[in-house]
Amino acid sequence: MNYQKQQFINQILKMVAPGTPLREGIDNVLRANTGGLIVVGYDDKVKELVEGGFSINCPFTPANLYELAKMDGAIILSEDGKQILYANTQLVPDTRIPSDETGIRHRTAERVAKQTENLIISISQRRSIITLYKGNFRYSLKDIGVILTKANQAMQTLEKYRAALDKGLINLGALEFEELATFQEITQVIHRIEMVLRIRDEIMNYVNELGTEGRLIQMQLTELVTNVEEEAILLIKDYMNHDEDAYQILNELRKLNNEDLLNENVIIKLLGHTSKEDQLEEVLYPRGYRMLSRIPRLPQVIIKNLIDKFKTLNHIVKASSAELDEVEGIGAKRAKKIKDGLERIQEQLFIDRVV
Ligand SMILES: Nc1ncnc2c1ncn2[C@@H]1O[C@H](COP(=O)(O)OP(=O)(O)OP(=O)(O)O)[C@@H](O)[C@H]1O
Repeated sequence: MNYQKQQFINQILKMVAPGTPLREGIDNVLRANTGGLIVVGYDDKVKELVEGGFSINCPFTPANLYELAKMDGAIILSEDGKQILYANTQLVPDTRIPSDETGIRHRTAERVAKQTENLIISISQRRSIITLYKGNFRYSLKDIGVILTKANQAMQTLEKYRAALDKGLINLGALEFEELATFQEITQVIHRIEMVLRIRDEIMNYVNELGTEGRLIQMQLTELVTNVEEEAILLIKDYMNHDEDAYQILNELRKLNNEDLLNENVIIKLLGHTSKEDQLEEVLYPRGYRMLSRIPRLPQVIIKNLIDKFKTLNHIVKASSAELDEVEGIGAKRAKKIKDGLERIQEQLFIDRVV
């Protein structure tokens, strides 16, 4: 699923997530077993399809929705869902619009959604199901227990991938200091980063659908994935072979299908290198963005000046304090801080490395 579609779904799910007044109202209607048809937003396109009903114009409250759902017909809410505008209305969408739904309520909901692009919520009387429609999008809300189980399973997968990514990052870092990092390790780490991001997005969908029930999962998620995107950008900046924006490359990576993501050659090309035979064995020298960013309080502009002058991390590591001192913004004190910092990072990587 692409990023835009994901955003679109997230927005809809957030609006009806547990903990929101709208969801509370919907759940009340579901329990009361009256069924319901709710249109969110009242613009010209909707106006054309509405017949009869009462103008209500009262603030949205779960109790008001519940009372009004006892009447037949559709309820119309303001775009932000904060006002109930009409109740007991008849919707007359174009019957030529195809619909796979069987019941009249659901068929109407689907057609109105396709015709107006508004969010339509259908609460089934017989089946206890809440279905959301918007344009061609259709989604039945799942039971919270089911989503929680799925979210927890996805979280376990994420933990495994995160652990594998951390291992890969440590290994790559150690190899960078040894001047032995090859395309093999680099593409593997990039692949793992993207996998972590994909599982994160999937869990975000669950979190949005869970609303207040998903707070714990959201906290775990934040803890597991902080800095992954920043790490990805630094890694790309370390190894890309053209002047493109690193964010743009990460964007392209995010769009790859699963098959391409597993293909090292595709990732090598994304980084701007030409892929050739035995490429994976080829050693690459990182510029040093990733390692230098780990030195506390070293400003980005200094990192850039260092890389502009020395080109690669190994040159920076080997430079004497006097040579570092020549770079704009670096004095004797900062030169020492850089040397000590890199030394400490290297030591730690060698300790942490799992051979
Ligand atoms: N065009 C419409 N405009 C407004 N409300 C409608 C429209 N069509 C159906 N409804 C509402 O749906 C109710 C009954 O629909 P019906 O039982 O045929 O639908 P359904 O899709 O099978 O839903 P359910 O699963 O709730 O039974 C009506 O009483 C009415 O309140």
